[in-house]
Amino acid sequence: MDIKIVNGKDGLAKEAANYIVEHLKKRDASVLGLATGSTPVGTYKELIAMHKEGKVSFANVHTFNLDEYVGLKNTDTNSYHYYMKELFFSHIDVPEDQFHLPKGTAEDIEAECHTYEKLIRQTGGIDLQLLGIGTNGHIGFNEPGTSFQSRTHVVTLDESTREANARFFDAIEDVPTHAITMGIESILEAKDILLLVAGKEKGEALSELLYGDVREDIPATALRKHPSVTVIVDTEAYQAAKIPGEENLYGG
Ligand SMILES: O=P(O)(O)OC[C@H]1O[C@](O)(CO)[C@@H](O)[C@@H]1O
Repeated sequence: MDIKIVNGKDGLAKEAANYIVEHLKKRDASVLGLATGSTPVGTYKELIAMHKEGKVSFANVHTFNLDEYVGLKNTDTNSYHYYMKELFFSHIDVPEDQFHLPKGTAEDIEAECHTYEKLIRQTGGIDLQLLGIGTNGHIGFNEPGTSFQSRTHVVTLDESTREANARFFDAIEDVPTHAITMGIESILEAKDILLLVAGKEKGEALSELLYGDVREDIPATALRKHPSVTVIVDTEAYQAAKIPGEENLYGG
């Protein structure tokens, strides 16, 4: 696992965007796995700026997002479809039929999970997967206890996740109880993984990822089984991550 420590949100956004652009430069076409949440927002902004400066094109890129809430229409401002269009896709040159998210309003949600997996395989599999991490160590919406063998599936969201995401909704009751997410095994099939970690509230999850036992209770620890993971972490998160059994060097 390659760890890069950066200063602040801007440092993280620049480092991550450069990493993604370098990756895209090496190929004629690429399949990106994308994430939502607040952490990658700056990275998308930076990629848009680089695109506008002519430094990167997404015309030959296919994208697959990790997850989507069940029950929210694509036009709902809290859906991840809306997030991705508003914050990224509508500002770049990726063709409409080349970006994909699971359909949270599909009539048959189980069938949708299979279809999504199939589409990823047919497109050649994910080359680079961008990830964030939940305070409880979730990746995608794979909550603690999710099997490391899981494929794209429907999950019941943890109360802690609903509370963490309530900031985007009018009230916690509006936060959906379920989501579709790529599974841990689906995520680990990506050739390369880029994980972004920002803020002191992620310190504990980061500590588990770096030093804890690999276990299903902390989904992100599955990443230690992958041969090519890069973690870009801001100093706040890094300083908040305790080494188990040792005093925190930074006094947190
Ligand atoms: O970047 P944030 O907003 O802290 O979210 C962390 C993680 O939580 C999720 O938004 C799901 O709750 C993931 O998609 C994301 O990686």
